[in-house]
Amino acid sequence: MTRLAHLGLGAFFRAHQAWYTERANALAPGDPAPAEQWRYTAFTGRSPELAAALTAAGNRYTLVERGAEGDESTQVTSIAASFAGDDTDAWTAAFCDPELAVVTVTVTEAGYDAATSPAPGRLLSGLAARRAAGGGPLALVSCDNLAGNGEVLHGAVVRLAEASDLDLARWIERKVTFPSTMVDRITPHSSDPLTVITEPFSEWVIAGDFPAGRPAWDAVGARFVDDVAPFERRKLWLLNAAHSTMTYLGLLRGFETIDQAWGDDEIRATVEQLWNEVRPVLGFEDAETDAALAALRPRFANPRIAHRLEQIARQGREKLAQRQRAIMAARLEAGLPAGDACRATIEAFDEIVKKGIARVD
Ligand SMILES: NC(=O)c1ccc[n+]([C@@H]2O[C@H](COP(=O)([O-])OP(=O)(O)OC[C@H]3O[C@@H](n4cnc5c(N)ncnc54)[C@H](O)[C@@H]3O)[C@@H](O)[C@H]2O)c1
Ligand SMILES: O=P(O)(O)OC[C@@H](O)[C@@H](O)[C@H](O)[C@H](O)CO
Repeated sequence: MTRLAHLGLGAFFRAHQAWYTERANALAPGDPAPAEQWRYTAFTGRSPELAAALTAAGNRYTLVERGAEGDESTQVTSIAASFAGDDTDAWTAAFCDPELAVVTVTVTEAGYDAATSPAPGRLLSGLAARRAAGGGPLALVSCDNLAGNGEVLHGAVVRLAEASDLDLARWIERKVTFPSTMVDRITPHSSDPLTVITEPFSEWVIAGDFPAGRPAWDAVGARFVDDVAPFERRKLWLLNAAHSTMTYLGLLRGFETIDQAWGDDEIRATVEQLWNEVRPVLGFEDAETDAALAALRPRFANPRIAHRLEQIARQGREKLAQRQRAIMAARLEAGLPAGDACRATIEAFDEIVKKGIARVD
């Protein structure tokens, strides 16, 4: 089997974690692949289609890095096997494999609520099987856009274990780590299962232990830090909050993509105002914030990436809680007014819901 597993096989996992792993493997090339290479067993959240299409193609796919000027394509081979999320036998086998060292997770913001999402229960069943098989330690790594995503994942899994099997909960506390991560790479949904379009920019910041080892992600650009919280806040409040502002204001004006919304003078001014509202509560020096914003503007302007507002609009309530509402709370706590751009975004969201302009669930 493989030393890596992933839950939530989708576009982003293939543009990010699988791509970092591909490049880490390339540091130790060879044919046949040397044993030190790391490969994934990947599971979709639910549906079988993507797993079936990838399996039929030998689990190889093309990653297209789409810059404003042109494309660069890579064949990614770091996925060894793909399965539908409800393939219990394959899931149990992956977790019982003594070689398994890391499980990465991208199940969206809503995927951590055990009342509505199968993900926490599925992870718990995998861990239960691993324990029963006498398996060793493991890192469970959330790569979703959530503040404190490692703690959120830890809480979701351990609470569920405590409700059913206290011994299992204790085993998890001893054996399983939950690193936190900040992940960044704008990756629109793709209709072609064997081609993923993404932007050239990519960032991965990780804090936490990997008790059974990990790929050399740090050798290919991932940063390992003691505390990921400031990086998460910077990304969620500058990039993702701006995405929400452009999405809800843009949908009301009939735009379809981020670059169209960014091209609108009024929307761009609201985003710049949002960033002014974020700045005093971000905890970064002005020069660092300026550098982050200078990198962001051309990413939003990229006319070739076609990042659809409809995609970003989904799960809007959960996203606004992490973005505009969190910024407003931080401002109020700092004795500042809540912020007009944050408020305008929430009002636009409410209007979209009222008029049924886009799906936000
Ligand atoms: N796309 C990006 O630009 C990007 C960038 C950074 C982080 N992310 C994070 O990655 C997540 C996935 O993005 P994507 O572009 O791969 O989306 P995607 O729709 O291509 O894939 C999402 C995967 O999550 C599964 N899933 C969805 N809801 C679930 C639930 N409630 N429980 C369990 N599984 C569920 C789906 O079945 C699918 O396998 C985002 O929600 C975000 O948190 C995405
Ligand atoms: O992926 P989501 O659904 O959490 O949010 C939509 C976008 O804001 C997001 O995908 C960004 O493109 C991404 O976070 C950039 O790294």
